[in-house]
This record gives sequence, structure tokens and C-alpha cells, in this order.
Amino acid sequence: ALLSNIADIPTNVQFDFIIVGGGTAGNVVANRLTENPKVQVLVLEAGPSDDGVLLSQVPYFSAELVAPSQYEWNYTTTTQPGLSGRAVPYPRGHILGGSSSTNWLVYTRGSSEDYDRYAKVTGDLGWSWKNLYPYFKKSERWTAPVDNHDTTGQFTPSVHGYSGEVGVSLSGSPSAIDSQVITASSQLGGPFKFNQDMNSGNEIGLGWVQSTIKGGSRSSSSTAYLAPQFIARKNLWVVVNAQVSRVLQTSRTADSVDANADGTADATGFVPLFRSVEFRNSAGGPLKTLTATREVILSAGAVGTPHILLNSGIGNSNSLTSLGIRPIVNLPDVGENLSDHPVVATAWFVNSTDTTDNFRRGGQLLDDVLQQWQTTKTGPLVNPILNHLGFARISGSLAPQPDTAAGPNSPHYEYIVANGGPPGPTPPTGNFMTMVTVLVSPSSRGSIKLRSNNPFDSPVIDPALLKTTTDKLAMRASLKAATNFVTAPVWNGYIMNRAGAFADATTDAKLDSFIAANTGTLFHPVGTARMSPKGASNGVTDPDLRVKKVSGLRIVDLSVLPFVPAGHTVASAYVVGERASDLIKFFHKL
Ligand SMILES: Cc1cc2nc3c(=O)[nH]c(=O)nc-3n(C[C@H](O)[C@H](O)[C@H](O)COP(=O)(O)OP(=O)(O)OC[C@H]3O[C@@H](n4cnc5c(N)ncnc54)[C@H](O)[C@@H]3O)c2cc1C
Repeated sequence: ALLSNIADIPTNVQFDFIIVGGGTAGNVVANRLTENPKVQVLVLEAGPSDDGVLLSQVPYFSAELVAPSQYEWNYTTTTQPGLSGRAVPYPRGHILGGSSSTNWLVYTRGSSEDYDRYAKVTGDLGWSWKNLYPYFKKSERWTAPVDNHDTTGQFTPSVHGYSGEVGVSLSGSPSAIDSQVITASSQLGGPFKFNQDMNSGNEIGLGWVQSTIKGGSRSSSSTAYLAPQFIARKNLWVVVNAQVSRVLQTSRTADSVDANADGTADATGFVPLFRSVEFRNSAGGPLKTLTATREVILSAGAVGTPHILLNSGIGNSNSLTSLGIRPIVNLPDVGENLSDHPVVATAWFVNSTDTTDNFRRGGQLLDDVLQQWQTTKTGPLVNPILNHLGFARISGSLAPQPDTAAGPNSPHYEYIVANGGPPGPTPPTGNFMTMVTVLVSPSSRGSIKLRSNNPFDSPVIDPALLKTTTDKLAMRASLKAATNFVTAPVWNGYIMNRAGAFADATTDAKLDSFIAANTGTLFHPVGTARMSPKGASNGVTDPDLRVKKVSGLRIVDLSVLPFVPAGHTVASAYVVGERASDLIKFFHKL
């Protein structure tokens, strides 16, 4: 059932699992655990339902949801030294489906070496590419694009899953520059050489974007894993508008003793048991407490999960004490090691009127394409905001030393090509081509910290964008290399002058200033509750995602990844959810 009021949570049900956060990974676990009708699951999601939210459904509108609204946590970072002291918006989905309901739809799995590195640093081969590959397929439902165009050569069928939950599709409406982009790729080669399917584990090269789109609409962890046939399950309760403040230590009864706890026992032979959650209606009101009989699963994301842990006294004991919070478990890595992708957009005027800028300016053209989407689910709004992207390595003397990428076949940067101006307000006149550059293997590390001992205060978010000199230099090298794309002969007579502030960025020093003034986040934070080997004193969870030094508490979201994958992160969130579901079923013999 889907409940919109915490007062409606049934009082006569013993929940085996309470999942905190009905986001990308949380809903995967909710779905998989309730496949067994004997298992009772409660999901507590702070945001509202995604039902009927047009900006979430229409693929081309996906970039609009970063604006402050009820569907957003509306966070801002600390002032960023790497961005000339600016504080930048830090979007996170506050809606059922979490960031998979508000994201920009790009589906990339990253490099196989990203996952092999997780296996290496956790000492658990279960996190290797080879062992996760079946889970990528399990979560995916490859779907034909709505225009049913011939997709031969645009993707590799054997790499995909066809009977999973999340719809993944190529774009369903051609973009006017599609053929030039492919020609430019063959004319230039090198970092732009064609890659038929970057989701094979070998992601280097330029290819056609694959997006979490099905039938011309967004496919999210809510529309997929909580689809009507799943939310109808008698053993699944999903509550929206329910904000969790803390997990609480649960008093032990004979049947609650977790004999398999992996932690340090206290004098009584036990580790602290955390199977209770404290929450309230998101708009305010009295606190409620509920206890799970098996586990509490934190799936509140890379910002929300460490925030809840710290509020609960699980974190760096000294810092907690200084804020007036009673420390219960000393895990200094909670909230640390935040790793995210810095992004900068560049644009050129083009000698064309066939770009998305026209309908983006609103008016009749926008009304027309929206009506087309609403009546037939066709037209330009079925597409994400880009049609092509690619990944490449920085070569030669400019390459980061030591290498920040996960391995020799993993990229340092990503470039995105779009037939129109960058996300954000469209200038009143002109037609554009955009290239976005992303540093996908950064060395900078940031943090999530508490602002006060009020659990409903927003956390202090420092993503450390371009903090290190290595990252600043790598971003400059990446931007230069990516924007070489416009030098392909095919663009002669098409691409005109640089647009906006990028027009003045003609020297290295000016490029650096342009980057500092215009870089933001690509919204991919991970690592704030990172996994480490069983028994290791650092890290926050073991490779089975159980929180160290406690029992009853697991983390299933992207905060567990020790490094950010070199790609957009939603596919990784689905795969973490799928693997975690099997780990939990195995642990509890379900
Ligand atoms: C604007 C934006 C654009 C993006 N674009 C892309 C893209 O194009 N492609 C891509 O692959 N990735 C993209 N990402 C990243 C990707 O969507 C995320 O990495 C991924 O969805 C994270 O999954 P998660 O399960 O870790 O967290 P989330 O999906 O964020 O889920 C966390 C959930 O927990 C809830 N929550 C948090 N705190 C509490 C609390 N105290 N109580 C109750 N509930 C709580 C949140 O409301 C949310 O629903 C984007 C992200 C954003 C924000």
C-alpha cells in the first residue's frame, strides 16, 4: 500500500524490515524482499509521491527538477575554494523514487575497473564487475525507442537485460545533429572514437546515449520497482511525507539478539543493536518510533544516510560530543570521503534553426511539443537533453599522477554533446550546440557534517569540487580535449563562435577562471558511508553493507561506494540495491 500519512501506518503489523528512504536503491530492496509474502516491509520516504508529477515524467523536462521545490531537498554547499569561493546548489531528490525521479536520465554503468576496484578495496569479489554484471541485467528492461527507428549499430544487444524492472532506451526522436556527431567521431578518432555500447564495461569512446526511459516517459525506481503490481502487495507499506530523524538503540530481548553480528562486543558480549527508527511527518508534528524485528536499512542516499547516522550518535565521537550529541558508536568515517563529479558546460552558436532552443523558449512551440508528448508520447520531449556522450583519458604529461582512474582502461573525463543551449534559462535569441565536460575520476574528497544537534537542521555539505590542484589541472586538460570535438571538418559552416563567458576563455589562465566561475556538481556524491573489508577499523560498513560495530543496521545506497564510478551513478544505485537484496535474503535465510 502507498500511505501519505504516518498516522495510517498499521499498528497490528510487525515489520521485519524498515527501509529509510524510498529512493533509487531503497525501493529495489523493498521490492525484492516482499517477493516473499511472509516478509513485512515498511518504507519511510521524506518526500511526496511522484504520482502525476509532469516534470518528473517528461524526459526532456528532467533538468527542470533541480530548481527549488517540494521535490527537492534544496541544499546548498559550503563555499568551495576550488570554485573561487562560490557556494553552489546541491540537488537531491525529495520524492518517491529519490534522485531517480529527478535525475537527468542518463544510464551508464561506468568502467568494469570501477567495480574491480571496489572488490579489491573491500576484499570481497562479490563487488567485482564480473559478479555484478548479472545484477545490471537483472535490474534492466531494455526497451525499443518510441520512434522504432533502426537501432542496429547504436547499442550491443548482448550487454543488456530484457526482463528486469527499469526501462532503458535509446532516444525516441532524432536530433538534427545526430549524423554530424557520428561523422565527427570518425573524422577525429582518438578520444572521440566510436564505442557501440559504453555499458559493456569498456566505456571509453563516443556513443549514443542510453536513458532510463520507457514508452517515452521516465522510468524510475518508483515507476519500476513500486509499479502497481508491486505496491499492491499485502506485505509492503510505503509511506511518503515521513522524515526519519534518527535510528535508535533497541533494547534487547532474547529473540532480538543478533548472533551473527560482525562487530566489537561490549562488556556484556553484545554490540549495540539499532533496530528502531524515530520519524515524524515531514511538515512537522510529534515524533514516532517503530522497531523492526530483523533490520533497519538506511537508503537515504549519500547525504541523508550519514546525516541520520551522525544524528544517531554513530560517527566521530569527538565531533559529536562537541555538538552536544551523545556518541554511541565511534565510526570516524561517517560523512567523510565524499567524492563527486565536477561539471562545466560550454556552448557555441550554430548556423541552424533546428535546435531544441526554439521550443525551450516557451510559447506556442512548447505547447505544441508538450501536447504531442501528452497525446502520443512522441516528439522531441521523449528524449533526454542529450543524444551523445563519451568518455576519455587525459594523455601524456597532463595525465593525473598517480592515476586517479580505476585502471588503465578507465576514463578521466566525460563529454556530452547536445543540440541546443546548456541546461538553465535559454537566451532570448540564438541557436546553440553544447558540450559539457565532467571530471569523472576526481582526487578531491569532501564531507557531510552536522550543523547542530537538531536532526531536522540541514547538514553541512562540502563536495570539495576541484579542491585539489590535480583536479583543477585535470579539468582544464579535459575541457580543452573535449572541446576539440568542434574542430572536426564536418562542423565547418555549422559551428560558429563560442557563446557566453566561454568566448573570453582564450588562455589557460582565463580557462581556469572560467572553470572556477562556472563549475558545479553533476549530482553524483558517493562514499560518505564507505565499505571496507570485514574487520577493518576504517570505513563504515563491511562488504555485506552491515554497519560496523553495531547490529541490526545496514546501508543500501550509494554512500557505500568507496570511489565514485566513472559514469552517471543511477545504474550503480540499482545494482547496489539488487546485490544487497540477495545479501539480506541470504543472511536471514529468506
Ligand atoms: C538532479 C540530478 C540529476 C542526476 N542525473 C543523473 C543522470 O542523468 N544519470 C545518472 O545515472 N545519475 C544521475 N544522478 C545521480 C543519481 O540519480 C543518484 O546517484 C542516485 O539516484 C542515488 O541513489 P540513492 O539510492 O543512493 O539515493 P536517492 O535516490 O537520492 O534516495 C534517497 C532517498 O532517501 C530519502 N531520504 C533522505 N533522507 C531521508 C530521511 N531523513 N527520512 C526519510 N527519507 C529520507 C530521499 O528523499 C530520497 O528519496 C542525478 C542526480 C540528481 C540529483
